[in-house]
Amino acid sequence: MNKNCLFVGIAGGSGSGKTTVAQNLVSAFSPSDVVLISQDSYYRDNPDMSFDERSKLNYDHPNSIEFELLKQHLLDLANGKSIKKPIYDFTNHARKEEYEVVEPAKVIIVEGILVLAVPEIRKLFDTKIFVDTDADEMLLRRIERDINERGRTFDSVKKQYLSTVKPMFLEFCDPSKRYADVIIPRGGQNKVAINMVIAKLKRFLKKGAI
Ligand SMILES: Nc1ncnc2c1ncn2[C@@H]1O[C@H](COP(=O)(O)OP(=O)(O)O)[C@@H](O)[C@H]1O
Ligand SMILES: O=c1ccn([C@@H]2O[C@H](COP(=O)(O)O)[C@@H](O)[C@H]2O)c(=O)[nH]1
Repeated sequence: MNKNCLFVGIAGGSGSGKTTVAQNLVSAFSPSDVVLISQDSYYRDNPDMSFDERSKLNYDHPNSIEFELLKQHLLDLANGKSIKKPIYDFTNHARKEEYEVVEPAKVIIVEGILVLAVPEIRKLFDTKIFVDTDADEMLLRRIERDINERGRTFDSVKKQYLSTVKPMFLEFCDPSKRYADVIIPRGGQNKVAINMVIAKLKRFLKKGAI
């Protein structure tokens, strides 16, 4: 693999602030230098199921993600090739027909609940970050976001949290914290930690060394 690019993995529970941290990093750079890939784009599609059946699936287990395709896309980007990234619709639990073309860049940030839990993906990263936010705050953020942005009811969020989100977090996501190089407490508002990572990425872009 061409190692002229730097892979940064950002894991953490749902609602921990991974996307916010990743967006803060991206916004400090020119779009041609840094790209952001979300594990969420790679949820498996289940077109043969009804909406009701899809709503009941476990979306927090590693099997729910097409990690083979994510890995292939990361390798393609590292080899200077553009990718056709899937677009996922959380309100329908389904992949959209359209895709987004993503061009290669020197820094590739990958965020998702399981990116440090899956060895095949974890081993690609040069820098591994875990966003560590208290469970009650993650849950409050998730309730608000899922109702406002993902078409859920309070009851559906509560049911899903107790049946899959919490147990899978404890089994897969939280233990992956041990692989992190950097742990960012609280998430998106932690400017000190975010600025330290930005400084590291700027050094890489300037000198080409990690
Ligand atoms: N520090 C924070 N304080 C309050 N709300 C936050 C904070 N960080 C993120 N959020 C909100 O919480 C929700 C989840 O944040 P997000 O960054 O998408 O988390 P994740 O990607 O880990 O699920 C979003 O609606 C976001 O605006
Ligand atoms: O169809 C789906 C797919 C995923 N989810 C939930 O999304 C979160 C992961 O997204 P974050 O942005 O990291 O919060 C995961 O916990 C799944 O439970 C879903 O509800 N429906």
